[in-house]
Amino acid sequence: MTRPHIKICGLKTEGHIDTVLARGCSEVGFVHFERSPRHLSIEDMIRLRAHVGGRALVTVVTVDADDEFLKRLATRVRPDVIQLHGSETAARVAAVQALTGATVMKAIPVTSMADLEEIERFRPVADRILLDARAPKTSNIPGGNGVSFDWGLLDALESRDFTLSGGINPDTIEAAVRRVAPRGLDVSSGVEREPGVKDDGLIHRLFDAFEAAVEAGPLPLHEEKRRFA
Ligand SMILES: O=C(O)c1ccccc1NCC(=O)[C@H](O)[C@H](O)COP(=O)(O)O
Repeated sequence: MTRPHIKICGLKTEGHIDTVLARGCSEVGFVHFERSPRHLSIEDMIRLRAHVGGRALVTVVTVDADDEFLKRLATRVRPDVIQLHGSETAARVAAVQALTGATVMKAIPVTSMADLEEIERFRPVADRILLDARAPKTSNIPGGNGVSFDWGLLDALESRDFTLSGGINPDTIEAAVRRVAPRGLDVSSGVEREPGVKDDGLIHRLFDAFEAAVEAGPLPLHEEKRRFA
């Protein structure tokens, strides 16, 4: 089993950035979406990006952003990765890549097998694919909702070349690592004490559970069925 890399998303403070990096996080995510409790301005992101200082990849999450904003983001914040978390088409993904020169990660909301067909649509144009739970109808933000989808659906995929997100927390990360075994894991509200407020204790619990799961290795099939059916 390859050790998945971890992205902690929705970080807003230097202190929490230092905590996750000290625990081996290799990608930090900043959210630019005004309705989100994790929203950061361009100025905030410039400051925090400087604080990261090359210790991890910096990803900025956007939702159906326009060209003018994306150009400003690329020149001023210079993120390594731009995450497209709206209803961007494959053509739009290619256009964002050409416009910004950044690595582009497309988020695909998953509820059913049919949604997994979207992977084939985006794979040729997106540098990375993130599979996330679809936002509940009661939520006004498309991500960071702390809900999972049925990870059993992913058994049908041949490739593990995706980042898994949605509802990963200190209690669910074992199944994410040992049952799904994706290339990357993305966590946001699972390490928050309230929406938009990260918690050092939860961050440590998450990484402790992650290390234990990696150490334990993949689950034998009979055990997998018994524990995570
Ligand atoms: O986190 C947000 O507030 C957010 C707002 C708008 C679009 C996307 C957003 N988050 C995207 C992420 O990459 C989250 O990490 C992902 O949805 C998982 O969230 P969670 O279930 O809370 O771990």
